[in-house]
Amino acid sequence: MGLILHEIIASPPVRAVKLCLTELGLEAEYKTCNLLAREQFSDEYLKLNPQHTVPTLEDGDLIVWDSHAINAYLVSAYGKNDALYPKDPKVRALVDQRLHFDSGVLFSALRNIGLKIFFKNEKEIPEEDKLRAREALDFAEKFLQGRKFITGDTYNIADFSIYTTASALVALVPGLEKYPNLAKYFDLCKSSFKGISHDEEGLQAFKGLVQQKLSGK
Ligand SMILES: N[C@@H](CCC(=O)N[C@@H](CS)C(=O)NCC(=O)O)C(=O)O
Repeated sequence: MGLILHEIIASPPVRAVKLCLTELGLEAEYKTCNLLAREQFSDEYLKLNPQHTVPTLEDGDLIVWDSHAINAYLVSAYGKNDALYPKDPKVRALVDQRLHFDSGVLFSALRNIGLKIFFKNEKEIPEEDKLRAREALDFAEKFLQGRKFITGDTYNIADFSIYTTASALVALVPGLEKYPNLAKYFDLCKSSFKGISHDEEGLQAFKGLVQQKLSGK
């Protein structure tokens, strides 16, 4: 039985998992869970993932959600080597720190705004939410100082998470100041990731939704 990914194209964590799947040369069956139609609250989906989030991965009898956990699993189970999730404890410590930073700080800032715009139909982003987004991006900007990718000279699953979240956050929050390290990083990710063309479709879909929601159309 093959991999099944429950997803919606515009979701940054879904994009992170798809980048990883492509990098590993893995195929998956994609099942769309339309969040705007609240399909994540269907009995069927809640049985699979009571936390009602996408992405959720099924691999035989394993059901796992959270993009960071999914990507760590995919590399451990299917990677030909550990490049995308290094086993060396000191290198992994840095990758894990960045993954937790994405979960707890960067994506958290994005989700906080996303919930208001996409599900509560708010048209303005509160100043305090913008400040939280700026603080999170400031941290990412600092992590990139003197580094090509988020932990060093090569990319790994932490880059799939940080790139997808940060690119969405910058698209969501208007009027952010320029982040020179992040701008260079975005270009480098775009020219490095194997799955970037599909990823770009996801980012454009996200941008389209943001425009639609903020303009009230
Ligand atoms: N930490 C989770 C976050 C997943 C998440 O919040 N996904 C959003 C879409 S981007 C979602 O499913 N929202 C629907 C909901 O929470 O009901 C991950 O990395 O997978």
